[in-house]
Amino acid sequence: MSAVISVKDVWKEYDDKVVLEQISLEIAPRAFVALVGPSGCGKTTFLRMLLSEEAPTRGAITIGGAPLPAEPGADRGVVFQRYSVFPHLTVLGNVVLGLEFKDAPILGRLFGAKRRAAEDEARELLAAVGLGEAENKYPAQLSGGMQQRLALAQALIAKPKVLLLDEPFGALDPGIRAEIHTLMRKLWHERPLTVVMVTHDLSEAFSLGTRVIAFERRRNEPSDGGRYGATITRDFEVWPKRIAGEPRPQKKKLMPGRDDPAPSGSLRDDPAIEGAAL
Ligand SMILES: Nc1ncnc2c1ncn2[C@@H]1O[C@H](COP(=O)(O)OP(=O)(O)OP(=O)(O)O)[C@@H](O)[C@H]1O
Repeated sequence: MSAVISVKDVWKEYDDKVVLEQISLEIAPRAFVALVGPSGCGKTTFLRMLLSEEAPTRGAITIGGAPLPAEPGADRGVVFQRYSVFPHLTVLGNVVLGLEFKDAPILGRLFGAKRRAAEDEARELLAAVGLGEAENKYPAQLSGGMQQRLALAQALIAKPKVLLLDEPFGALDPGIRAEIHTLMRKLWHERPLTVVMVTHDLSEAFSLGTRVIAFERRRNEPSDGGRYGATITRDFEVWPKRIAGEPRPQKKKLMPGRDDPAPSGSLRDDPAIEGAAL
């Protein structure tokens, strides 16, 4: 199956500072890619390139075989750790807005029957994310977990092919985070979505991701003066699980010779992938 997202030898530099170098990556349809790495290694920058908020300095990114559009669009939804939703709009208004951006990009408003249809669709999605009772509330009246449920609904209403998540659950308490993980898994199972999620949490990465990718700098000395960017140093297939009796696939070691600590954290709690090859 051809990749949804194809990244070919991408570099990103700001002035003379190299942030990312030689990033090549093929992401299969329906993959849930978790992107991990030390703070400042360029994870968000990479996500912003997938969103078309930043352009690569060198290299090419294609989506569905075509060059990435120059502007963010309805084909790619995004949720950030905070501030993904509009505080002055109700819960329902925030989700309808996702459709308005898609269907009325110039006016940014839908009217009459189209608006009513958009509201019905938004209500259905709000029910699916557990916010069926909250449509008239404003974001400030919601807990952090509810706000992120709303942000997911807002991102998903336009039926994006690709969902980009930048530490979407990083600010939530552990209990709330576990609940929203369950929701995230459900949303991803039910929709034809390819997900790329940046996270600091390895256990979250291996619990949700079908594939976990690590970015790291090859060299990171102050004296290097920003001449080395981060690149992909680990690429773990978490799922589909290995079929009993088949040889364990080799881990892709992109930087042989380095220390290679096993990742901590549990695998997805889906029994179907118990025993996934790490
Ligand atoms: N617009 C910009 N101009 C100059 N430098 C930038 C710009 N955006 C990001 N950077 C630099 O790129 C580097 C990578 O930043 P980025 O936010 O992508 O890292 P990150 O891995 O997401 O970090 P964190 O995990 O802390 O969120 C940082 O050194 C940052 O200062």
